[in-house]
Amino acid sequence: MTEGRFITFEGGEGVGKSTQAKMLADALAARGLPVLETREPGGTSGAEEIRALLLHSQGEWSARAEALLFAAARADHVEKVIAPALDAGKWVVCDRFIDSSRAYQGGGDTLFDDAIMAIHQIGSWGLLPDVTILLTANPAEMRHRLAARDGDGADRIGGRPLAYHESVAARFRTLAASESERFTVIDAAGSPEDVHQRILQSLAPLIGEGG
Ligand SMILES: Nc1ncnc2c1ncn2[C@@H]1O[C@H](COP(=O)(O)OP(=O)(O)OP(=O)(O)O)[C@@H](O)[C@H]1O
Ligand SMILES: Cc1cn([C@H]2C[C@H](O)[C@@H](COP(=O)(O)O)O2)c(=O)[nH]c1=O
Repeated sequence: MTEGRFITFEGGEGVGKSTQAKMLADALAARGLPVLETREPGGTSGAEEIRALLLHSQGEWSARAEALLFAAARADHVEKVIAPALDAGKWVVCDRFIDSSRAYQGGGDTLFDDAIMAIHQIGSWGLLPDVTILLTANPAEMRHRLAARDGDGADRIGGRPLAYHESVAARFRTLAASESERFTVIDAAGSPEDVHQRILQSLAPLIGEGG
């Protein structure tokens, strides 16, 4: 059996995570690797139900309660989908994972990051990706992309003020700097193919293509 690999995409709204996750999954499959492409929140029927609640209901939760809901969705996803796929030797490509909880629900203070990681330990055995690709772009510029994609239909979290999304972007950068052995920071500017080539280049050692 081949050894499974876990690759996650992170970043703010509209930076191209879904586009790039699909392009990477296709590129890995084209190399004959067994690939599972999935997303968070979601990936199981139960987690998709929690996604609908979190993103499309009128509910209001404290940051901690919101973090627990995301963690519950993740626990189901990890136990039923991600861990079995890794055990079976698959390359799991996931659009968002634990670092989204740290960046979005995390208040930026160490204690709360510790709390999110403690919840993750209980819910998902503290599973961390082998590689996390952080796509970076200016949140204000991304609003134009999202307006073209979604019109006025932003979800409950995507529709938060620009200042919130700027602080999320800053938290992602802080996480990437402090865990640089796991994170690869990729500039999301340029065409989807340009960004894809940057990602493939950064993953060349993992894929076994030198680089
Ligand atoms: N490099 C790119 N240049 C221009 N447009 C892009 C690029 N990558 C993706 N897009 C377009 O921008 C929009 C957002 O892309 P995508 O859905 O992949 O982003 P995302 O980060 O997954 O978004 P979200 O945070 O909402 O999940 C889509 O309409 C997509 O077709
Ligand atoms: C996993 C996760 C996600 N979020 C937020 C980030 C986005 O606003 C939505 C997901 O929507 P997308 O179109 O699939 O990117 O949920 C979060 O706040 N915390 C998390 O852990």
